Amino acid sequence: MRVAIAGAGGIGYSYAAFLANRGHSSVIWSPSNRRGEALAQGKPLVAHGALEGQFDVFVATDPKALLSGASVVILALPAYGHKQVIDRLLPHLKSGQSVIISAHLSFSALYFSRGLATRGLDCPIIAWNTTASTGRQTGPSEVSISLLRREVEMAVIPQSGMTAALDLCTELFGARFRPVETLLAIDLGNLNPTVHCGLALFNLTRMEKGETWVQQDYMTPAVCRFLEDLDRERRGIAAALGVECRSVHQSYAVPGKVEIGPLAEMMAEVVKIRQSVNGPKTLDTRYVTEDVPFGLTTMVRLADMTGVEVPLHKAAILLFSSLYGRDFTAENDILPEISNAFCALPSLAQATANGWPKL
Ligand SMILES: NC(=O)C1=CN([C@@H]2O[C@H](COP(=O)(O)OP(=O)(O)OC[C@H]3O[C@@H](n4cnc5c(N)ncnc54)[C@H](OP(=O)(O)O)[C@@H]3O)[C@@H](O)[C@H]2O)C=CC1
Ligand SMILES: CC(C)(CO)C(=O)C(=O)O
Repeated sequence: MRVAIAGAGGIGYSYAAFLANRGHSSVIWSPSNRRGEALAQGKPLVAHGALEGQFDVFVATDPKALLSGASVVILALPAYGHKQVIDRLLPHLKSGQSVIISAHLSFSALYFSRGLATRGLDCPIIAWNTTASTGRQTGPSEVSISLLRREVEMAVIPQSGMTAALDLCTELFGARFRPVETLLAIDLGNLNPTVHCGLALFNLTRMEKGETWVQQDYMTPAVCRFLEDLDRERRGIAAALGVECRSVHQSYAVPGKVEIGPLAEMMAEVVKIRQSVNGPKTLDTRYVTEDVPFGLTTMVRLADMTGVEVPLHKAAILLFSSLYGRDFTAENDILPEISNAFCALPSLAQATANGWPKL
């Protein structure tokens, strides 16, 4: 299958390798055209780590070329680029092409759905709570893949498209997908904002000074206690919305290897079986610039709608805004665009199930 990948970073490269390894052909697009040049010149993409090999990848220089002939387009870039990239893709999409957002955050699927409705297009939008693999771009034509995930949660709008969406994801990336009922569960089930909030907040000066640090080593007992408290708030929102969502503990559990227990004890086992990942070496990291405005801020929006108290989420946004000298709540450019869906819980439930109403 021909797969278009919007985003040429750690995940874009890692998916191009993953898909090629499974016999699909992928075409990648760097929105600024700053990346992918070596691949466009014919160099193979070299993958190391959980997947090893050299793979051919096509490179598109604009969204029209990216989407031409593709059955599916995957958004593989941080949420702060979603609005811009969705706006650039929309004019070139055709009904029947599927969209996958990985990882989904801040209801960008609803923003996409609003754009499709305006154009009168029917494209299923599949949202994943995380990524099928984890990776870092290590060179112009190199990617280091630390993990192929065992399980990824997925939802689709409209919900009626689940069987076809599950078949598509499985054909592309193998049997690793767990359907959940609604997009709400996907948004609440993205654990990056929770985990990265603790990691970035308590290692901020390491990042600021450009130190090299293995992030798993800094999931210390104190940081883990903070993460457990933050996670309790997230699950409180989910419970108020009647949405099932896994705890941070469940997300790190590995049958027979990492049993559910206090998070700090689990992390001590996780480091033994997972390839280590370095934490950010700069303040300019998506752990903050994506996860605070698009992750924590969205949680607070849902908490306010449901009347759930989330003091740690609110405090974290304030702390990061002060530390960075900018107002992170104002940086989310998706929620203001889809505010109609957030006027009441029934309209949010309706939009997340069926998509944006066509005019
Ligand atoms: N990497 C990982 O292991 C994991 C990643 N994720 C999530 O997956 C998503 C992708 O992550 P990853 O690939 O690592 O991120 P990267 O930072 O490596 O993504 C870089 C890509 O995003 C594009 N981009 C950045 N800013 C903008 C913008 N403002 N407008 C348009 N495009 C932009 C870049 O464009 P250009 O090419 O023009 O520079 C580049 O193509 C994120 O949401 C992340 O949180 C989740 C779990 C694990
Ligand atoms: C490294 C990892 C898997 C955990 O922080 C990640 O989620 C990311 O890079 O966003």
